[in-house]
Amino acid sequence: MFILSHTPSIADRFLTELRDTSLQTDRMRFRRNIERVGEVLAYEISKTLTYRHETIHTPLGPARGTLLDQPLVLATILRASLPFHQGFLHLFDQAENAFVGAYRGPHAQDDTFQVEMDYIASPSLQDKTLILMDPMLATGRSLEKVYQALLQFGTPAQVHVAAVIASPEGVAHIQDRMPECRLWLGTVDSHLNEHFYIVPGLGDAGDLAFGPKE
Ligand SMILES: O=P(O)(O)OC[C@H]1O[C@H](OP(=O)(O)OP(=O)(O)O)[C@H](O)[C@@H]1O
Ligand SMILES: O=c1cc[nH]c(=O)[nH]1
Ligand SMILES: [Mg+2]
Repeated sequence: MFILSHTPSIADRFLTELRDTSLQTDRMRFRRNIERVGEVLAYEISKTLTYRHETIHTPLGPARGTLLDQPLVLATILRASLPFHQGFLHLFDQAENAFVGAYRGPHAQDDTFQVEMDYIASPSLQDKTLILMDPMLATGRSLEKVYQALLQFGTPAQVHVAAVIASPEGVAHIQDRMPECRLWLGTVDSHLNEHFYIVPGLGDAGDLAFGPKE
């Protein structure tokens, strides 16, 4: 498991701004900071991928070029993950993409919730490297449900799961239910509250990025 905040860097400022209520009213800044954490995590993941060398030609002669040698699929969970996805696309600009519409439904009386899923579009995942992302890893149920649904498109060779803020409960859930996945996190917070929100977290990432939904 990789945790970005374990090494002090400028990315800590992005995380700080994301949490700060005095800055959260600026939706553009909120989305851009999610995107920036995506860019940094994409770079960290890129260090683990496979590259091939090819001779290319500069105006002054041949040079050794280095190219990504792994087919990538970036998979994202609507809505909150759209800016995170964009950050990954800035680095992995030739990747294929999958989108899944999923959201946490209303709380039942026993205070559980169902993850509703109503849209899925994906290329084949067979033997590819799947990077599944969602900025908030709270209970982990959304990511697990989406991952299980994506497997109908084939068995990936490698799976990376990325999140901006995770809870310890969410991390444990993914490690238990999706042990083949490697986790890439901005940071891990204290706990989940009674509504399954991450504390201190940042609030509702989808609403902060795009406004409230009915
Ligand atoms: O780990 P979990 O407990 O499943 O919670 C995390 C999910 O909750 C948020 O989405 P939400 O349901 O708020 O939808 P939204 O993106 O439309 O706001 C978030 O983006 C994750 O998808
Ligand atoms: O803390 C949380 C949990 C789920 N979804 C969010 O946007 N925030
Ligand atoms: Mg939301």
